[in-house]
Amino acid sequence: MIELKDIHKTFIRKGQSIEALKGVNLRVDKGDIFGVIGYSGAGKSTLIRMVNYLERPTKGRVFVEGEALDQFSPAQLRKTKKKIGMIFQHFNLLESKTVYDNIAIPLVLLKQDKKRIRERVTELLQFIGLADKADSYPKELSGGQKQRVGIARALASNPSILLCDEATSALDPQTTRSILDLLKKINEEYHITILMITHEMAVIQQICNKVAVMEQGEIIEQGEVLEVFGNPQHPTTESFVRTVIQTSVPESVLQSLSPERAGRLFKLKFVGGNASEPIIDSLIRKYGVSVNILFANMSEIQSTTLGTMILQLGGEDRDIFRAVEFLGSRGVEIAELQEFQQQRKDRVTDESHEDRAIKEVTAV
Ligand SMILES: Nc1ncnc2c1ncn2[C@@H]1O[C@H](COP(=O)(O)OP(=O)(O)OP(=O)(O)O)[C@@H](O)[C@H]1O
Repeated sequence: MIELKDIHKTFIRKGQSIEALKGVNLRVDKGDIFGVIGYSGAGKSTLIRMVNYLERPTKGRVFVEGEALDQFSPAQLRKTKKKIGMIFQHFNLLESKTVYDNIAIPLVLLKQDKKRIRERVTELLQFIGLADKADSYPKELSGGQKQRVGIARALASNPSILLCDEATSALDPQTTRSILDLLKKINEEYHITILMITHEMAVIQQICNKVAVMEQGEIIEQGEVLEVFGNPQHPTTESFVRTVIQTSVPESVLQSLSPERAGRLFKLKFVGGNASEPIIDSLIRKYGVSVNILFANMSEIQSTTLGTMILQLGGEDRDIFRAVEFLGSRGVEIAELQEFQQQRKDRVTDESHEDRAIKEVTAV
């Protein structure tokens, strides 16, 4: 439905060229809520503006509903752009016009008759829950209400695609949540495909089914949200995931463990159904290992539970091995925490260096 093929974009500013996009490939399917995340300057805004040709690629092709935008005449391009609505971080409402008139703008530009405009705007005002604000001016509205008006304006001409450029970045967390709920409703009830850019992983977590991570003009990782959150490959993706799901042992817990008595540490990852099974109970009763839960976290992504747990298992190696096998057989991803083992070794090595130094000093 939206396809970007090998998109490059170079800006020239004061004789200097800036490569904002360096060969981006992206495919958004019909019905997706696709999130693009990246730090400031990664190229997200440039990328989203390619889809409605607010920016044109220096190289590469943009396809919307299977058709390449570069083949269109200006009239055909205008027609395709009508299928694409857009909302913005700072809402971009006309301050001198009422809420009603702001929402009506696209319909007036399409030269629709007044009766049709009234019906559509009334319907949209109800959909966004602002029927009583038709005659208000933007300055009389809260940020969340302004974004609702921006959304209604973007939907006025019945688009099949909605582009969201940091649509919740200027809003508080509670308002963000209500706007994201509204976007989800739009996706489900109007079957509108959504492409959104953000720098907040919580936004992706709340409503997206797919995600792409951008860095320095490139997409460094993309896939289903559950897959990317559960198994991030790139360090930048990992750092974004960590902003919403903590998966590492907190330093204070590590500090409190004595290297000699630490037992073996394992990181467990549960997805979906197995998150609610009494697995720990089985470990203790069936395999006779001691279990110390050092850390546990559960998150909900795409209505699926993603759980992470860090366990310290004690007992005979043979029993621990059987317990680990049992966890694997229940669909739990399990890995021994090598970095911790290394940390233990380093600490032990440091101590033996110290011991040796003490011996050497006392021998003098
Ligand atoms: N019109 C322009 N002229 C020159 N350089 C530009 C233009 N638009 C973007 N850039 C440059 O392209 C790079 C990518 O910018 P872009 O705005 O796409 O990133 P971003 O990920 O959206 O960042 P932010 O979240 O800060 O908006 C930056 O180096 C930026 O300075």
